[in-house]
Amino acid sequence: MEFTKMHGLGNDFVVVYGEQALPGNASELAIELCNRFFGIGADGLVYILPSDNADFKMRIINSDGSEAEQCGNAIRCVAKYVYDNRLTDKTELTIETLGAGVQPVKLTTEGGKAALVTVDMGAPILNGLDVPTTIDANPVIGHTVSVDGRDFAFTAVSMGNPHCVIYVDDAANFDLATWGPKLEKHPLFPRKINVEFATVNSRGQVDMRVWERGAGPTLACGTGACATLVASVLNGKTDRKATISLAGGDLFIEWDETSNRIYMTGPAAAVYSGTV
Ligand SMILES: N[C@@H](CCC[C@H](N)C(=O)O)C(=O)O
Repeated sequence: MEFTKMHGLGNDFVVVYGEQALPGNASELAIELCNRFFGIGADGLVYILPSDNADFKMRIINSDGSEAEQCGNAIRCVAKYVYDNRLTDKTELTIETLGAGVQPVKLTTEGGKAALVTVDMGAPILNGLDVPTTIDANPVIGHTVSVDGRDFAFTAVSMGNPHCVIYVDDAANFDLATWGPKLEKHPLFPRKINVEFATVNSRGQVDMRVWERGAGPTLACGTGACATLVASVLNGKTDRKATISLAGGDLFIEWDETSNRIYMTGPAAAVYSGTV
């Protein structure tokens, strides 16, 4: 099986192209290949597949074998893969996702290769039951989730996949390993949840660290950065355009007031290709 190791700000993937459909053992393959000690090592396994209604289709399996509806960093990697490997010559293309529909993507290029990628991530879903949470409110802002005697106020946002954004004093040094897994699996979140811990430094910049559903702590999360911007606007903390600074680098997120759509801009990188 041929693969390319790619990443978006250190959120890394084993990317596979050339299959016609997701293989039946994709979940087992993801667990095996994403293992950092006995496999290639990655946060997820990504398939680039043919699509009936877009230029390409993406499927992403987390390192624990669960499938995610969408992945912001992976979709930028997919765009770079198809452009750099001459599978398309379009710098504006569409990519179908499992849970966030068909997403338009624009590339800037340098030396014939994709550099920055902007993805139209669509409109955020704010209805609590649709995120999903068990809370019947729209939007879910400042609700409390209690774990091990500690209360966290959170804002719930779906970008196709579910997120809960929590404001803390120092996101960069927050104890992700203790609180992340407990929040991810809390009964308030029926499909589990990606957890973002955020510190707002100005109306245009937010530090964020993430505990991802199905993958644990990752260096970056594109959908999580979008959810953080949306939560920060809803909570009156930032403008509609802000830099979200992650452990692996910065993403630039804009929530367009007229269209209600979120635009995410950031890099994607190919590290090496191999056969396993
Ligand atoms: N890293 C991703 C999100 C990947 C999926 C996530 N773990 C989930 O299960 O929803 C991103 O960049 O958006």
